[in-house]
Amino acid sequence: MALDRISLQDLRNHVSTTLEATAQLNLLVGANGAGKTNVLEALSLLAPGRGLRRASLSEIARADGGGGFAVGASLKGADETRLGTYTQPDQPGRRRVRINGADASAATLGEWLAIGWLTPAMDGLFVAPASERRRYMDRLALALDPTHASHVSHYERALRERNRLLSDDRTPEPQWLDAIEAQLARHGAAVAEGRTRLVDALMGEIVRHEENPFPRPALNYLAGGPVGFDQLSQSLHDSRKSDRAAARTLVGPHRDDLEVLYAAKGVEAAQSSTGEQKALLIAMTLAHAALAARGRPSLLLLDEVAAHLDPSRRAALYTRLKDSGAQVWLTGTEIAPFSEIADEAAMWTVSGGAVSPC
Ligand SMILES: Nc1ncnc2c1ncn2[C@@H]1O[C@H](COP(=O)(O)OP(=O)(O)OP(=O)(O)O)[C@@H](O)[C@H]1O
Repeated sequence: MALDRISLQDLRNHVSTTLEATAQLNLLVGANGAGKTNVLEALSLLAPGRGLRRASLSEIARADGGGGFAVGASLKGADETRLGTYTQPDQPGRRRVRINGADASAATLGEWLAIGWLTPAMDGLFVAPASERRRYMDRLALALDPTHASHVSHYERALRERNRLLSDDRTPEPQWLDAIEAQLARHGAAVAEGRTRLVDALMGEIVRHEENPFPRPALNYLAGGPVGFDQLSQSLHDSRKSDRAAARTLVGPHRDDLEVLYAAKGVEAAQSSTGEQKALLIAMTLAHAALAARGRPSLLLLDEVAAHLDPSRRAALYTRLKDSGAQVWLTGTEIAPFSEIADEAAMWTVSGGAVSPC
């Protein structure tokens, strides 16, 4: 199953763009600022969440447009399913979703498609604050299990509420704290379990592949507190006094991290060279794409990845992409790095927010 008949309306610099006759490998080629990443961002909005730039909806709407934008695509398989997401000018901050013409929630999109991506903005993932890696884990976990996103948002809501009570001048009612901590423990345990399952599954996939040309990362889920429901519940209860002194919750999955090591060298990914870090990230992205494609139709969006690889790594990347089972979208500023796959890929040139097949 793959996406086809993709349309973008008033999205960033695209007024009205259509991409048809897609293939497993799809190439978007054009100069800097042409609108290639904008197409990937549009595709990323066919999953729950904020898309690959984490932009607000009003940023995504075309600056000189009417205030709303739309993305639609057909998911082709035995039957054709039409997926779409859009905003309307009178409510530019509200994302709407339609599936086969009927209103649906954004979370429902995750049941149809799993979407992964790698963009230059992720290059600093290993040296970034832990919050970035938590978000990264959650995005990947969501592609494997669509219910993960709802546990994350319920957990975050309950955490804000508990922190508000803890920082209040008045002593919080114990019953209120009991109720909020029950929510935190329930969703927190599910978040921790989802992240643990993700890391285990990624490692299972990573070790199936050779060390070369993409080095094997060793991933460790670092829990920010007790992980099971009972243990987390107890720990939250026991830490009320110290959390009140700190005016925030000090244990729980909002303190998790993902440790990434360059396994063969035994060093932290953060200590590796820029090129090594990119290669580790690619290895993680490919492992995730293979896992995601086993569950449901899967899309992999790779922004500016091929041009930075030497020819042998590029050839290995293309082989892995072809085997991944995902529909792949690659961007680049020139055709040359794609010459090996040009025959089998669908290709478009992008210029000034307009797209034409080539
Ligand atoms: N809301 C918006 N409305 C109109 N144009 C926008 C909007 N947001 C961004 N743009 C424009 O989109 C263009 C960038 O598009 P995009 O990031 O897709 O380029 P690209 O082809 O991926 O370039 P590069 O190769 O440099 O990464 C910029 O010219 C930017 O000004």
